Amino acid sequence: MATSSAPGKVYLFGEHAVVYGEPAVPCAIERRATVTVEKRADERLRVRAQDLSLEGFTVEYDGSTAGTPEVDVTEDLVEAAMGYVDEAIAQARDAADAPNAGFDVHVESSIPLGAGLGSSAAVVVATIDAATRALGVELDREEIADRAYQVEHTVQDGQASRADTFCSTMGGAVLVEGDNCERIAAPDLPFVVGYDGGAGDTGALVSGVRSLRETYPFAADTVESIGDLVEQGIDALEAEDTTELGRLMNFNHGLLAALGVSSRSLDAMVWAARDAGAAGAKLTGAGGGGCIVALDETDATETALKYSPACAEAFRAELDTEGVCREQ
Ligand SMILES: Nc1ncnc2c1ncn2[C@@H]1O[C@H](COP(=O)(O)OP(=O)(O)OP(=O)(O)O)[C@@H](O)[C@H]1O
Ligand SMILES: C[C@@](O)(CCO)CC(=O)[O-]
Ligand SMILES: [Mg+2]
Repeated sequence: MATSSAPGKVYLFGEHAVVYGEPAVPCAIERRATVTVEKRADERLRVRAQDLSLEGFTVEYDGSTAGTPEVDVTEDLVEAAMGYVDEAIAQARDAADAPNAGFDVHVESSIPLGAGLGSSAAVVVATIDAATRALGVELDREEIADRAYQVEHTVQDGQASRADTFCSTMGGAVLVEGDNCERIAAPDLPFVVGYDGGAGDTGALVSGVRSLRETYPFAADTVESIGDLVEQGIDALEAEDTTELGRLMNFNHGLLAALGVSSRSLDAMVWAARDAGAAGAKLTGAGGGGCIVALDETDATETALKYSPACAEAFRAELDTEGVCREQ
């Protein structure tokens, strides 16, 4: 049996534009998915995922009947929910050269789903690490990150960057530009997250930006402008200049809104944070609904968000510096 955990993330800068090769800076946060994997004597895969919004369920099936899990919700829902775990297990079987290995998988997570905090990447990274170790193989972090990216790329129909999976594997602040990913030095930033209780459809939002970019020159320019702003953000990060970082986050949110990926509740939370004195605030991740991230050393933003009707949950998020962890 092996247990691994991996963190979620916020984007300080650069989501969406990163899909077109512009630089982005995701930062791992101390909210984790923890996955326990036990090898089975047979070839079946049994997944217990208690924190899914489908009220938690258990699926059990073998590879040959993957389309017919034994559950009482519709197949579509299960497939959508289980795609990441399924593909992560396929990567682990491949890495350990054990194509028929069966597993009991138990997923626990404190990262809200589909909300821009990288829950899918955290689950995938932790599952690959735990499942390979359950088969007696220890992968290095580069391989975990690469295999986790392959999973997101497959499940999201080719629409994924390496950002979430690399960041979840390595921890810390990360600079992603195309296929190049590296950890960068960052001060301990005072992140505050506001969550509207909803979710966005990452695939649909990425497709929306893609078609906007192909149809309207302003949208292509906006994507490039996000890239320029990220370059300035990297300088501000090096200078540990929180005021400038906040200003650039505000610009980044405006540009994301121009690309159509904000929402009424995301905008309302961003303004609640700014009004409370945050250095800056922006949506994080794919948008459409889910989370914003703000910078504030004081408690004012968290308190203001908690009183904002648009916000279901607000919390302080510490920068995670560990990345994937072997718990057992
Ligand atoms: N606790 C969990 N148990 C099992 N699967 C999970 C869990 N958390 C997330 N997932 C998988 O990840 C999917 C959500 O991933 P999605 O990429 O849409 O959002 P996200 O990763 O939370 O946000 P973003 O990619 O915008 O940062 C879920 O539908 C499910 O398949
Ligand atoms: C919208 C996007 O840039 C971030 C989602 O967390 C998509 C991706 O990078 O895969
Ligand atoms: Mg995701």
